[in-house]
Amino acid sequence: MSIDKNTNEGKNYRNNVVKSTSGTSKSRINTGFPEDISVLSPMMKEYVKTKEEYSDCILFYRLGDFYEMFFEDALTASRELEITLTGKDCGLEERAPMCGVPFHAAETYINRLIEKGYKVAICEQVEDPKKAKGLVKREVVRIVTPGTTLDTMSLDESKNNYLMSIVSIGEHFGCAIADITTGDCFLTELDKPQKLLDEINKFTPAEIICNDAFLLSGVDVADLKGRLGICVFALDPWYFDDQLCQKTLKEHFHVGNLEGLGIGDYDSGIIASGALFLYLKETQKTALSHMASIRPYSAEKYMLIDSSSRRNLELVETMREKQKRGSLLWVLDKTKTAMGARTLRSYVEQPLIDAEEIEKRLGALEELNAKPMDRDEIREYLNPIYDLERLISRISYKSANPRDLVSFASSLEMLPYIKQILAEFNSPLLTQINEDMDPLSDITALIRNSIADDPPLAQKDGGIIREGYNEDVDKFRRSRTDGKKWLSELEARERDRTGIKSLKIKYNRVFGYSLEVTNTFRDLVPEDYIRKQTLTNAERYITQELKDLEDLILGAEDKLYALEFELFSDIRDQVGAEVVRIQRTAKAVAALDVFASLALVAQRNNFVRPKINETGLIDIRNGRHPVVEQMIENDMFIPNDTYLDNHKKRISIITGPNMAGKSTYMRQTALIVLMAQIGSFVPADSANIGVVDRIFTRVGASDDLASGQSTFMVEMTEVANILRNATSRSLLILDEIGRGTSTFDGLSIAWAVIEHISNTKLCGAKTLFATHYHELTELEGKLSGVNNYCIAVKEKGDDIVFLRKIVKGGADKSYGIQVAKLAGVPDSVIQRAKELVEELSDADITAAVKDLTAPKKKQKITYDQLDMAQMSLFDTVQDNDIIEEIKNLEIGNLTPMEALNILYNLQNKIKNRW
Ligand SMILES: Nc1ncnc2c1ncn2[C@@H]1O[C@H](COP(=O)(O)OP(=O)(O)OP(=O)(O)O)[C@@H](O)[C@H]1O
Repeated sequence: MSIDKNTNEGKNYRNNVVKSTSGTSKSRINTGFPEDISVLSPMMKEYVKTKEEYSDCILFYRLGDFYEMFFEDALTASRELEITLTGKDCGLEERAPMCGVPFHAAETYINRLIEKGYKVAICEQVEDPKKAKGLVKREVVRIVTPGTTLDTMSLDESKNNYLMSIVSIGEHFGCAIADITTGDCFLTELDKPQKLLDEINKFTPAEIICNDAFLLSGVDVADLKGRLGICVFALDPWYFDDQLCQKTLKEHFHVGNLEGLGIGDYDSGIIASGALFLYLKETQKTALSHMASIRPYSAEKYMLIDSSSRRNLELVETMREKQKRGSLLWVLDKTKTAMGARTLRSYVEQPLIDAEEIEKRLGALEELNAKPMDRDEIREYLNPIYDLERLISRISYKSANPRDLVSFASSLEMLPYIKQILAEFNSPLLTQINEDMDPLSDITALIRNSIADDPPLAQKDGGIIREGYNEDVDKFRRSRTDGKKWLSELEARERDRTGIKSLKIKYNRVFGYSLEVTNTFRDLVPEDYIRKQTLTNAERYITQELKDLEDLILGAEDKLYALEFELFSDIRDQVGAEVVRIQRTAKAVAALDVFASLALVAQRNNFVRPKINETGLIDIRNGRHPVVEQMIENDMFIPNDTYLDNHKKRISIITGPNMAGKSTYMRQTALIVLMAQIGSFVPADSANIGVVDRIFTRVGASDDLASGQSTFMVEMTEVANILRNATSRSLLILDEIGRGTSTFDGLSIAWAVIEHISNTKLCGAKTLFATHYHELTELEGKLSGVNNYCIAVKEKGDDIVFLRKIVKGGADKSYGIQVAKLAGVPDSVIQRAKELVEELSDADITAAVKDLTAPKKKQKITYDQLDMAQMSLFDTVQDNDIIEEIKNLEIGNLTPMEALNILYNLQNKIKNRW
């Protein structure tokens, strides 16, 4: 299903709620309904009415042990799910198309449909109070969409399943994000499409609901679907009505005003949140009591990592295989609980920028590693703890079964032990965790006293309630067991009376209890036996006495099961009422799990606690790549130093042959900085890390053929984004900028980029720049802050040996042909390449380099052109501050490259103001 179709259907979503339903006959045609529904059977009439109300959903219509789909839905479902299509006689001459899925397997089928972008409305049988007892009607009990699925089988427990609501108002975006499986909910506001995109990339929601304006805001919606698999539904405008949104939030959170929730200042954020809750109420049809709080969230509190850098650094999954193994998270995640895994993932995706907060996390790790026995004991107690967050959500949804409650209690029973150990810890975060961790002993006691130790899975099968909890339950149970005794007494008596040795009392769901007589003894059957059922080898009978006994026994059983279910529901509601305490405790457990995991990983891998500074110094001694070192056997990873500061060592130009380890080295630096800001120890002998506000990377070729962009276009788009957004507090990792085009253009672009970055007025970010353009080493000494490094190799005859060690100075050769030889390129080709390299003079390149650094007056034409560019910029601009900047630009005093850079930046600035 395409985005357009989704969004168009989304617009009509539940249009009957607010709009007039003038489209009734249209929707009949759309869904393949007959024009005249009066000819339909009563059940089909009921179906058609429901379908009209939920016209944008596939309707799963409960009939007995199946969910059935009809008409257009049946055609879609049979096509998408590859299930058999049959026909249903519904009072028409023609049969209506129909298909169905078994009730017990429905979750899987629903999930497959929503993965493809459909919404599914689940229509269940419910008792109709207006009709006679036992008669049912059907109603839609829930709508399932990608962001609202509760399917435990398909959801990744180590990842949040977010629903994101976006409202685009003028230049601004209001944004609310919720995970209904955990109750997590927060809101924010953003002022640029790029910032919004960064947040979408960070949280990768399963579903976005939005207003129409968002679709026109410049965000590439098709790309969100194609690249990130996000379903986007545009909702009717009424969802975003300011007053309605405020009212919805006040009602949901039971507050008189929104200031009380701490979100009063967020105008568009409130609208996005209001729309989100309206949507949830429409689809979930439950009180959502587990969504007990909403918090403001500020992207500025975290390190900004754009989407391509997230991919390049392989933070939570690898670039190619899209799997966790091989990512940073894979190294760091030794958590014991699902909550801990989700929290760690969010830490990795959102490194901190507040030095004090980072130190607090590092302090917690340090203390845990100072007491390794306690740390490991804590991890033992964490091990059996279930996903409390998702359990409490299921309790609120009333979908938790008796076994879930027992698991819940056994999880809570671990808490006092953990608290006891934590009481001995002093670091601020661990103390805080201990305070937040409520042992919840009252809830454990409630569950343990009421629910049996090993209750059945099905809630209506009895055996849920513990002996001694409720007098009536015990009484019904006794009469049931006594009843069994009465039955066997009756059986023995009848055997004696009739002389039928094989006589047995049997039970069957339809016919109840009966006396079974095999055909051999049929002649001995007495007159007072009434025949009930004929089997192949036997007959079944009933007597008045057996009938009376059956009424007594089955009556007790029915009453017992009903009472047990009632009591269980009540206990589940009592647990659900404690949602706030439980969620706070779950958060504390998750954080503790993360710290214990990070501490253990640090100890096992010889990581060290980094020093954190705010002066901008990055000084890493013997740093290692956290992931590559795991992949290389026998501790063969060669460590390297990194030194960057805000003064003379801002930009490192790194040369060296292919395969030498340039990319590994640069990524390792970025990852060490990032790990430190997560609050993790780092793979190095020592590290002093100046907090960075953003990490940008441009690494390797990441073709984006799907979006129709060439490799070079993707590269330049990323470079443009980096240059526009990097600050003097950022860290840039630039790998072979310009290699995707001709040598001249590539070298010139790389050169200009370094000039731009080294200019502290324009950028000034700390940068690692790997390149095969040896000409760039000319820049050392000419541009402030630029230093050359290379990765050492040793020549051994015709071959090279990689030393993997970074040393001061530039490499003089590229050794491309030697690396090609190593890779197994045929000897004849290697030989020919050697000849060619000798023949090809690199004079052109050298001349070009000379041109770029040549005295300015020799380039008169260029200066004329630059003057014209300055004038034309001046003519287009309206902002006074930019006018001043253009006026003050003394082009004659700059190199052409510098002048071009400044004009380019001014042009961008003007564009951004538009
Ligand atoms: N410090 C190191 N110690 C041990 N092995 C290393 C080290 N650095 C890199 N390697 C190994 O060398 C391989 C090549 O490294 P890398 O991709 O970083 O080289 P490169 O110089 O960027 O190459 P190219 O210029 O072709 O992109 C890595 O896959 C890794 O296995």
